[in-house]
Amino acid sequence: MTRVSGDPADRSDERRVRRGPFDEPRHSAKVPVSDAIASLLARPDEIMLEVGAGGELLVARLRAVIAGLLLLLPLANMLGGGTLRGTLIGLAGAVLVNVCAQIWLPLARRSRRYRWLPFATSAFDVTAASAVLVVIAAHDVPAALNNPVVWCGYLLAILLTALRGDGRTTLLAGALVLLQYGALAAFALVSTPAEALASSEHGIVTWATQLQRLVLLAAGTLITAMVVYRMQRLVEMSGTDGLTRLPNRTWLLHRIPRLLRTAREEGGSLTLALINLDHFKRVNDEAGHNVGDRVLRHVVSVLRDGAEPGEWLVRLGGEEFVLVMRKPIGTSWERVDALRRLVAGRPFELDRGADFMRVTFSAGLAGYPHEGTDLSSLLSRADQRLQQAKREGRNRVVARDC
Ligand SMILES: Nc1nc2c(ncn2[C@@H]2O[C@H](COP(=O)(O)OP(=O)(O)OP(=O)(O)O)[C@@H](O)[C@H]2O)c(=O)[nH]1
Repeated sequence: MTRVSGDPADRSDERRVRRGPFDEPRHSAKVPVSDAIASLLARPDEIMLEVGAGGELLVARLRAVIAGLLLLLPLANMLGGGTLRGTLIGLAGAVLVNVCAQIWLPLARRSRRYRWLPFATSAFDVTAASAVLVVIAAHDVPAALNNPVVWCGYLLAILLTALRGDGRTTLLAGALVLLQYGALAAFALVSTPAEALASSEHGIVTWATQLQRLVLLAAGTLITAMVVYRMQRLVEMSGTDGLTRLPNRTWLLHRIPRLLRTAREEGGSLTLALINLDHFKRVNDEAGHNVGDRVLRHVVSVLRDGAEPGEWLVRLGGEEFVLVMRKPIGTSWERVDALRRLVAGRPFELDRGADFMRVTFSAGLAGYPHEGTDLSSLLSRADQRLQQAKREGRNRVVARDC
């Protein structure tokens, strides 16, 4: 790393932000509502999808347990003096819910494979509650519409979507609840004679009480959506480097298996470049740690400018980065070498109008699948080549063993 005289064309790029493949994640504590809505409607990031897949399995197990418990309800109805017809209808419903719960369970074990699964199961949970309500309403409208248990079933269906960590499933479940319950309540209120809307046991069904229930269900949806949003932000932070706002090692560990799997299934190429700044210790020693931090942000900013779609830059730690490219190793070498020239050609401005500091990096490349089939073997091969680049004088990219 050397200091060079000031070049007016080479202004510091630290603050330049470009929307592209190395984009900064949203991190601010103050987030506009439009951003929160956009985030809830977007596909969650890789780590969140993994968390959501675990959540889907948890929901499937919970559903199987709850469905098992539902089998006790017809029994309780019979012991409590209920009619045989009512008991049999309840039993048929409980068996149906159990069968469905058993179908969802094995699918949930491979939920990353079925992208539609969280939406289908969320819709199923809501619709199952509505089906129970319809069956009860066919005999006793107040027992259905003033029933706290089934109404809580709706709330539970909405709350369970939080475990999936995907705002889209929460909004879908909330919208379905409002539609299904709203339609059922409106239909019952319009088509049922006034005397059948009152019951000594369950009270009177009115437009006002039903509207209150709908408002509470909408509030439950909003609160759950906010929980999901906060969860997504926390997970995003855990996968992001605080200094450069780049994805970090945790992000890479979660993302790389999927990238490798896609490359294997589609027969595509994938190359991993291990990038290490040259003589970075000297920057810290000579100009201080704060300047070192600014240099790191400057390099990342330049790399962001040079980024292309299908490339992911990750800060592995210290002054070491990984660039993952969906390209064969030869093309990747050209890309990384172009980035090397870009970084070397844009010196870091120490102080406005003062000296410029030339920053360079060395890199070693490894290609999937010929030189490694997992992150660790690819990183180890790339590191051998990085060390070779350092030995050969730095400021170079090595893609072959000498
Ligand atoms: N300012 C700053 N320095 C860091 C950070 N992380 C690691 N470092 C420093 O990076 C330096 C890395 O030094 P070395 O591993 O000796 O490597 P180098 O000086 O770049 O030498 P070569 O890699 O052989 O070219 C150390 O001084 C670390 O303290 C950081 O987040 N900020």
